[in-house]
Amino acid sequence: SIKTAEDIAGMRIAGKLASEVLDYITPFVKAGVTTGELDRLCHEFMTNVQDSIPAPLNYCPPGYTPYPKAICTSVNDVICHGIPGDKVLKNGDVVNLDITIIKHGYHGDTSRMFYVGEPSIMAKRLGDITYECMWLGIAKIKPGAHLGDIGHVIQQHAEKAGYSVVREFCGHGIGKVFHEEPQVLHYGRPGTLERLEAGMIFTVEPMINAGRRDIREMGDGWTIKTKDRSLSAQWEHTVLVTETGYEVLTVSAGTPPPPAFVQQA
Ligand SMILES: CCc1ccsc1-c1ccc(O)c(O)c1
Ligand SMILES: [Mn+2]
Ligand SMILES: [Mn+2]
Ligand SMILES: [Mn+2]
Repeated sequence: SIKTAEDIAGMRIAGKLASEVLDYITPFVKAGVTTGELDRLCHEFMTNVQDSIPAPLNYCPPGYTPYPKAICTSVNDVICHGIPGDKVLKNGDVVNLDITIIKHGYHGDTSRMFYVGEPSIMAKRLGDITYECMWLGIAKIKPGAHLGDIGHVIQQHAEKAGYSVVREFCGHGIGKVFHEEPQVLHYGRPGTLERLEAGMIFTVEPMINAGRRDIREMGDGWTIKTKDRSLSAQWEHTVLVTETGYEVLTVSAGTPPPPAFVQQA
């Protein structure tokens, strides 16, 4: 849907709040903490400090069972939808924390990679290339561009690095609804699919595997892992299409800066 000025104002607030949850949780992501503790900390912050609502809690797309926690914690070979629990983070683990909050009916959806202690060179490189993939995709956003331009630039950057792009999950339109049109694929051909228009809001959230692109669903009905058990990384921003280009909405004091290649507007 093309957002009104009121929608955009609401989405700026929701995006900032979602980003501030990631700022808040950053110092807690250390060896010895459990993913369940990170979930509890984020949930309490949303409820008691932000007066926001965790969108994942009891979220239930058709065919799923209700998601039981407030955030997603995806460690190492988990691609996405990792459920917080008793898993104790240890030195060398890489973990994506994915936050979606609802404020005044609007959704803010963002995720970052966190490195517990010292990551391996391989893990850090995968995280960095994935961050570049997200930003290369974002940098393509302007009225008249095509969704295929976003997917193509992400896919070529990942595959040039020897990595693969997960196909089964994609970015999505977002607003008063968590997931709406359009689907934002992280692979594709330039000049194809829907043309972008000012007022569109969607996420760019590439999942990149160090090994092959194949996925495996775990028995808990949610967790997705790489079939070959290679590492997987993901970064996510919620982005508004503006008259002149784009505006990242999921920004706050602690948001990492874009890579150097992103022209500072
Ligand atoms: C728990 C959230 C959830 C459940 C089924 S898909 C999904 C999810 C998780 C992270 C996301 O960024 C997203 O857009 C959807
Ligand atoms: Mn992972
Ligand atoms: Mn997300
Ligand atoms: Mn999302």
